[in-house]
Formats: sequence, structure tokens, C-alpha cells
Amino acid sequence: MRVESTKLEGCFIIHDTVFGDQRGYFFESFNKKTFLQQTGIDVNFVQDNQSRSQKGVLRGLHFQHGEFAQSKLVRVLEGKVLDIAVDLRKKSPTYSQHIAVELSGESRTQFYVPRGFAHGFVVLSETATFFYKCDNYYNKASEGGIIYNDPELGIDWGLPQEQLLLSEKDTVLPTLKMIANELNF
Ligand SMILES: Cc1cn([C@H]2C[C@H](O)[C@@H](COP(=O)(O)OP(=O)(O)O[C@H]3O[C@@H](C)C(=O)[C@@H](O)[C@H]3O)O2)c(=O)[nH]c1=O
Repeated sequence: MRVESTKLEGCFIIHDTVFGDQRGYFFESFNKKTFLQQTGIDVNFVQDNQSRSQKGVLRGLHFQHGEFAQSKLVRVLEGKVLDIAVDLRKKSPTYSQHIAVELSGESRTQFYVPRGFAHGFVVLSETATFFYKCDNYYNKASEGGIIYNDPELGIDWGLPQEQLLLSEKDTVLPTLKMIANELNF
């Protein structure tokens, strides 16, 4: 496992060590001890999620407030996505900045998004199966979100607007400025 730091403190890109042979391949997709050694984070994942989406589907930008804040280790099993994390930690020097990471079934790259970030992704391939581990349980009442096209965030999602497909809920999310006072990360 090789861990790459990013411009946003606490966000890591993870390249796994893959063993290939005539049967196919093998790799450890998560190892708590190695993860701690390489990142310094003693994470305790309690929930795994999987979703499948067609091209142009944009899920996000999502987070959970307060005691239900979640860190996520995300990856793509099949297909290709552009994954986005936005820093919502008020005291962070990179507050409101984001990072974009391409994840695919082929590269098997993983992305660790710590608590205090909004997260979202858009599907670039015909379909994509997205898988992620979370260190806190889903809690509907704690759900928060930021609109994907917040002009102050200026995220380039890599696809033309007319190709994007969002849930109804995700089309009416507020801008970061509108909810900045409620954030307590
Ligand atoms: C996220 C989640 C949703 N659900 C339910 C609620 C709802 O009925 C259905 C679909 O939920 P959503 O529309 O919120 O799913 P989705 O838009 O895929 O939400 C996810 O988006 C990505 C970007 C994230 O970062 C995740 O944390 C999560 O917020 O699944 C759960 O039961 N458990 C969960 O952990």
C-alpha cells in the first residue's frame, strides 16, 4: 500500500499493492494496521455502502453534521468516476477548497476523505459501481449538503451540464455560504 498526501491535509490517495498471477489478481483492499502505519489515522469503519449509477449521475455534495460526521474510504469497483472532496473545516487553511480525484475499477485507486469534508462524485463511464467504508453510521437527521454547482466552490465536474443526472434532493441543496454558520467541524 502506497499513500499519497494531497493539498488538503487529511485527504489521502491510496494505491494498493496488487499481486497478479495466471488466475487474476489479489490485494488487501483495507488493512487497519497498515492504514494506521501509513496515514497515522486509527480509523474504525462501521458501515460499508455500495451504489451503482449510470453515466452522468452526480451524487453529492454530502456530509453528516456533528456527532454523526463520517470519514469515508471510497473506491470504484467497475467503471470510472470523478470524486470530489470539499474542506468544511472552518479553521483549516484550505477551508472551502476542493480536490478532484479520478477513481476507476481499472486503477483500483482509493481515496480517504476525513470527517469535516463534503463528498460527491460524477460517473464518467457508461456505468459505475461505487463502494465505500464509513466510520460512523448513517443518520438521516444529520444529513447535510452543498449544491454541486456552488459558484464559490467552482468545481469542474468534467461533463457538460446537460449530461448531469441528480436526485431531486441534490438539486435543491444550499450553497456553502448559506450553511457556513451551521458548520461545526
Ligand atoms: C447514504 C445512505 C442512504 N440510505 C438510504 C436513504 C435513501 O432512501 C437511499 C438513497 O440515499 P441517497 O440518495 O442519500 O444516496 P446517495 O446520493 O448515494 O448518498 C451518498 O452520496 C455520496 C456522495 C456520499 O458521500 C455518501 O455519504 C452518501 O451521502 O438510501 C441509507 O439507508 N443508508 C445510507 O448510509
